[in-house]
This record gives sequence, structure tokens and C-alpha cells, in this order.
Amino acid sequence: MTLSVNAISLAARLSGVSAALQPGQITAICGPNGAGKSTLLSVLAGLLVVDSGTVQIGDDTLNDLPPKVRARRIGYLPQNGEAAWDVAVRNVVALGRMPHGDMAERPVDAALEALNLTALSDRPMSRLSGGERARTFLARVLAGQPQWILADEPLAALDIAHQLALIGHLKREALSGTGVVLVLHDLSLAMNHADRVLVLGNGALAADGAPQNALDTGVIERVWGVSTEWLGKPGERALIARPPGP
Ligand SMILES: Nc1ncnc2c1ncn2[C@@H]1O[C@H](COP(=O)(O)OP(=O)(O)OP(=O)(O)O)[C@@H](O)[C@H]1O
Repeated sequence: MTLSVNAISLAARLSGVSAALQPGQITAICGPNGAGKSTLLSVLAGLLVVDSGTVQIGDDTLNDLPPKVRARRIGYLPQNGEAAWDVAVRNVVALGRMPHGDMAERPVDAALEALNLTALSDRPMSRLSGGERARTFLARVLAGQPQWILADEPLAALDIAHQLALIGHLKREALSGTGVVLVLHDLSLAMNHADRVLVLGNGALAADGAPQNALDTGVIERVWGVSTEWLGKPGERALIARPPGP
């Protein structure tokens, strides 16, 4: 079922944004600092209420759903998550089962495995690196087996090998029908791995479409104010930014 926003506005943060996101795809949300990416993701997760416009999942208005039902449908990973208590990795990941009210071990084991955390599952959170912590929080989302995975900069703290492994995993999730929405600053990752890109500028939608269109150098110049060039072949593109002239 689609996850859609229709003409949503929120104070000075979002203005008239409409988009119907499709399951089975990776949608990237890109844009400069302060453009409204995290705000939009929080709205899509039902955590922020808009001033006007509607947010729907399938035919349901998102905020009409009981919180537990919403949490079973949408798994949300905030930017810079923190663990409230210093518990073991496995216990944090198992919290992902809370919306289901069960302690099913298989999805927890699968999420640990997917994020390469099995060997660390008994390790307390305080004894992890930043990237290992980030992977643990994402594993918690995966353990909930949501219909939608919304993640704010999930790749930022990861090394290149773990980035690729995680993207591979999210692609498999999308192939099995899960909707995946990622806030990404790295435009090359968005270009190479997203099916669709929403570009936000100053709280409004500046582009929406296939990555090669939405992240065209003209859009980047207009929205980020930077002159760029894409190098490489499709699927392996790298973005070169030209420093401003003297
Ligand atoms: N709780 C809040 N109350 C009011 N304004 C906020 C709040 N949080 C963020 N903002 C403002 O809303 C705008 C959008 O913020 P948001 O965090 O969505 O941007 P972003 O695109 O995710 O930025 P970044 O790339 O820096 O993470 C910014 O101008 C920010 O200052």
C-alpha cells in the first residue's frame, strides 16, 4: 500500500509537499541542510502532525491508526539514535518486536545476521563503535518486519563495506515488497541505489523522479547552489563538485 502526503505544510518547515510513495521501491529524500528532510520523514512516520494537508497509508489516514498498528506498519530510524539503557545489542534489537507484543526470536536473529551483528549480540551498547551502534538501531527496525522502513541517514556512520551490505539488504527488502525511504546526503548513493528521489529545497519539493532526472546537475545547481559533474557509468556514478571560482 502506498504511503502518501498530500499538500502538507508545517509552520516554516514544509510547504505544500505532495508525493505518493510506492512499496517495493527505495525512495531517497535529498536536499541541503535544513531543507526539511527529517521533518518530512517524521511526518511520514506519524510522529509529527502537519498544520494542513493529509498523510495516508493505503486508504487510512495515518494519524487515525492506533499507535501499535502504525508501529507495525512503519519502522522509523531517527538520525543519531541513543539507547536509553546500557543493555546488550540483542535486547535493543528485540525491542523491535514491541508493536507485535511477542518475543519472536527468528526476526531478531535475522536482523542481527543482516546487519552483521550476531557476534556482538551480547555486547553492551556502551562498548560499541558508532557504526556498530547505528547498525544495532537499524536492526531493531528490521526486527519489527514493518511494511515501511523509514531511515534518517542510515548509512552516514558506516564504512564503505557495511554501506554496500546494508544497501544490498534494503534492496532485498524492497524486492520482497517493503517500502524503503531513506534520507541521504550522499547524492552518489542516492543516484546509484534509489529507484526514486525526492529533492527538497526550503521545505518544498524541488524535484521528484528517477535519480538521473531528480539529481540532474541542473537541479543540484539550483537547489544546492553547487556546480557538479556526474562521472562513471549508470549504477556506478560519482559526483564531482567544482569549487566556486575566485
Ligand atoms: N523542533 C523543531 N521546531 C521548529 N523548527 C524546527 C524543529 N526542528 C527543525 N526545525 C527547522 O525546520 C527546518 C527543517 O529541519 P529538518 O531537520 O527537517 O532539515 P533537514 O533537511 O533534515 O536538515 P539536515 O540535513 O541539516 O539534517 C530547519 O529550518 C530547522 O531549523
